[in-house]
Amino acid sequence: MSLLEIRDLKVHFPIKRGVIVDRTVGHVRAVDGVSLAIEQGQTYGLVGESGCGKTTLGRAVLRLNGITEGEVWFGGRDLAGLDAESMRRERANLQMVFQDPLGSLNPRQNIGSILLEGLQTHGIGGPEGKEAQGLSGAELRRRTGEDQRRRVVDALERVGLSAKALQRYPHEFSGGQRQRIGIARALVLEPDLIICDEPVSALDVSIQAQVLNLLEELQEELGLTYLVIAHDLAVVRHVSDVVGVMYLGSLVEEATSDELYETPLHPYTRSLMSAVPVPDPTVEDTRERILLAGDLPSPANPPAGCRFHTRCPWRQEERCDTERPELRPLNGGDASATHRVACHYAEQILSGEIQPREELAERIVHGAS
Ligand SMILES: Nc1ncnc2c1ncn2[C@@H]1O[C@H](COP(=O)(O)OP(=O)(O)OP(=O)(O)O)[C@@H](O)[C@H]1O
Repeated sequence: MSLLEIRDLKVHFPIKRGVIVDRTVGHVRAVDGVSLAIEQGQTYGLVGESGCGKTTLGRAVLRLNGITEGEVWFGGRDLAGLDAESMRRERANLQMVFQDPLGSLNPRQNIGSILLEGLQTHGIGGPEGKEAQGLSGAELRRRTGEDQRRRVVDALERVGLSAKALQRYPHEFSGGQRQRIGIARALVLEPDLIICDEPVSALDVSIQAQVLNLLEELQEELGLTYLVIAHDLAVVRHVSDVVGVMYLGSLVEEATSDELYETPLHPYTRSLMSAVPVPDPTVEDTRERILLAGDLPSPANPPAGCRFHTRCPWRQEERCDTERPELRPLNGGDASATHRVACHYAEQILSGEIQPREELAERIVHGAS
């Protein structure tokens, strides 16, 4: 069963202009109709270049952004419909790990108080129910404090740190250790889902693998579910069961990690793949190179038809310029299909309707002109 299911999510930010009175003159369509599901205990990797709406989608799940339209089903409830107080309570189950560990940890708080904060806000820890009855206020506070400290030390140990970190401050740690503290801050609340927004992009390459391995170990031990947001396909491949590729506010392709890396179908996915450096410099790189024409269009004024048509080496005039392709499952729409793509041309090739034209194949190899 899916732990998280997003249905046709839209997040549009108003663009305001005006000297005395603000007028809304348009909208940035940061997320514009995304549907995806994440199974319990799995990792969903969301990739795409900067500005395609990945962070906005993650923040919308936590309701840190307003939701313009759509549903966010989590553990049987639509988060989009919750009032602020119910959402605040739900947030202990949905945590976020941020890209910049230093920027997201208050420099004036020691690690103990940073980790305790969430427990105190959510009133987690200490005796409950019958056990709490009959205890004096002072005893209840003492036992709660003890239990919360135990939870904090437990979370630190899980990420490879110890109680010695409690009295220290964020600047006393290395980047990798600070990201471990960011992960411990999420873990201490025992969430079901953690949204990791660019969890390693601020770290040295040598440290990145350690943090990614830690996330995987924690998933195995605790049965966590992750949404990992990253612009780097190598990072996403390393950790994800399913990968979704986002372009200008929409998903253009989704598949299991193996399927996507072995048979990328959307030209945008293929261009991202062709930009991933080959790890071994002594191995000749014979992959196709897809260089995209033009810049990423503005999400305030996205192109009509297929959002990608202005940069697409496979563009078929008329259809691609006017008709927006849906994200459709392969295998003739078999509901169990795990590979979905939103591309008229890829669909036609797959259905045998058209043969890839040589000239287009040529343009795929050498880049769109
Ligand atoms: N609060 C906001 N108000 C207006 N526009 C916003 C706001 N937040 C994000 N945007 C815009 O929405 C679009 C998507 O931004 P978002 O940060 O979600 O992309 P991203 O793929 O996560 O990129 P990055 O990797 O650079 O964070 C961008 O054009 C951005 O400028």
